[in-house]
Amino acid sequence: SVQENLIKASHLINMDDIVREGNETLRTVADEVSLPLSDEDILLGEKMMEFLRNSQNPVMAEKMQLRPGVGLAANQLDIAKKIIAVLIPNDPEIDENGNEVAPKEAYKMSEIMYNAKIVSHSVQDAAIESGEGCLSVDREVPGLVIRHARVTVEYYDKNNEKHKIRLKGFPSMCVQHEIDHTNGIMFYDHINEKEPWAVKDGLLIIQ
Ligand SMILES: O=CN(O)C[C@@H](CC1CCCC1)C(=O)N1NCCC[C@H]1C(=O)Nc1ccccn1
Ligand code: NI
Repeated sequence: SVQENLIKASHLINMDDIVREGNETLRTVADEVSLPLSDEDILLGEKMMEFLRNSQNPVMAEKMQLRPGVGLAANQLDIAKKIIAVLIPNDPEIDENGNEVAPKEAYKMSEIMYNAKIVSHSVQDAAIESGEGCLSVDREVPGLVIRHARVTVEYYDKNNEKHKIRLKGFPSMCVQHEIDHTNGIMFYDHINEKEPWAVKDGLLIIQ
């Protein structure tokens, strides 16, 4: 099966494993994974996180020709399961001489989430100032991707522990992008076709 091949110890997920627009799994509502998690679902989550790490490592990204990613959903691997991985780097700090130094914490968010769902959200909407892209979309789709500014998300981690977290800012946008994938929704479904860059009153713009 697709999953068996992806979780082989020797396999590193690469761009060839990521399905593109037109593949019906991108428009499929994925199944919840059964608990307690199977070994193969735990391994798949770990491989997805490994892909994100490699994609953010200049040496590995160049060697493997990876597009940098901060999130990945199993639907993008042609697997209709509610498994997502999120790896959001912290920005480097600037020292007194204006030099970039590594941040104390490398990542703002690093999580493999099983059966993630939004259980509540703000009335206020938000959008990333520059719009969004997607590793499964080989074209630019300009416009503000209108999302909830803040969300409360319930999910299970790889140890079968249940979590309920509140997110805002870029992490909120990222997790919504990934949960959307598990529900067959693409980022451009949230762009206003007539006025892609229209800023409605109250919209929070995220840099
Ligand atoms: O479903 C998951 N995907 O499709 C990968 C996407 C997920 C993000 C899109 C917007 C929110 C989540 C992804 O990571 N990208 N989209 C295409 C190429 C660039 C890359 C990206 O935004 N990188 C990035 C952003 C900020 C800081 C560092 N790197
Ligand atoms: Ni995507």
